Amino acid sequence: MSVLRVENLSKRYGKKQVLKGITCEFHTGINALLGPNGAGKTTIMNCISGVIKKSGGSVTLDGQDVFEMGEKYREKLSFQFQYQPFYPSYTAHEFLRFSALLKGMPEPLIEDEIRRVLGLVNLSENLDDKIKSFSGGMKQRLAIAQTILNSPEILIFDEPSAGLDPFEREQFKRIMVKLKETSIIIISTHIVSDIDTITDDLIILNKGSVIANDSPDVLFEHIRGMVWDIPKADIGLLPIENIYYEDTKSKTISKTKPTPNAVMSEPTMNDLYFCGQLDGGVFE
Ligand SMILES: Nc1ncnc2c1ncn2[C@@H]1O[C@H](COP(=O)(O)OP(=O)(O)OP(=O)(O)O)[C@@H](O)[C@H]1O
Repeated sequence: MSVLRVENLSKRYGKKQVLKGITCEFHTGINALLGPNGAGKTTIMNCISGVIKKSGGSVTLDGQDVFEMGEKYREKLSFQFQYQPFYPSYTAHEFLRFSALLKGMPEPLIEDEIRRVLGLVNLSENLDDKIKSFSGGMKQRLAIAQTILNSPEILIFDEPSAGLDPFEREQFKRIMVKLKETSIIIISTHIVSDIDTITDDLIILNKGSVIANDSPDVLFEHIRGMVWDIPKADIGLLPIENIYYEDTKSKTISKTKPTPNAVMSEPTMNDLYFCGQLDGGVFE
């Protein structure tokens, strides 16, 4: 099992401190970076992959500084950007062939690998179609195919489900589950349902800091006994900002029974996300 370790990572833009000493680990398996807009997810991934320069801290892969590893590290890593650029006049085949050559894949393996990844994202029939004819969801799936081409050891996805319909989201999850045995997969999202059933580890972020980093089961233990379903009759008894919604339920987090008819509830991934956005250190 490999470990990508981030220690005391900081990033500043002028006077603005965007990452405030991030320490966390990404293991072989699925690691979800979960946080609201602006929490710092993209910035962490950009720093890890060397797209932008960190202001401080270190990133190591199995104990080796990744920036000292240079080319060796870059060969192991593949990054799907939030807004993936394409050459619109290329076909899917031409685009993936170009990507495979850039990744340094041996020629005899390229054609089979292109067909394999296109099959995984259900684009086999579009092999020779120009990218400019693709829908947003098809482009997103092509970006996923490009990222997993040549089965890299470290796979980074920045909000990969944007533009995917519910069926394609499920398909994406199935692909991730297949790859997680051999790769460190990092997925950033603010949509809990993208990762709730598949993630091995969570890194919950808020305002440039890590609020929690552990397996969902360990984190559930931290908040067990604090999650409450609030019946309709009691909703008016709580400040509106303390309530969040899951399916048909209204919920709140509280160390004590918050309203007379509140019912204690089993923690879910949604509850973890909400706890990550509260002031007051629920996970400590
Ligand atoms: N080039 C930049 N210059 C100044 N501030 C920046 C720059 N890039 C990002 N930021 C700021 O850094 C913070 C974190 O942004 P980042 O994109 O990492 O968040 P995020 O969690 O990925 O958000 P989202 O879910 O919206 O993609 C935000 O406050 C953002 O405005």
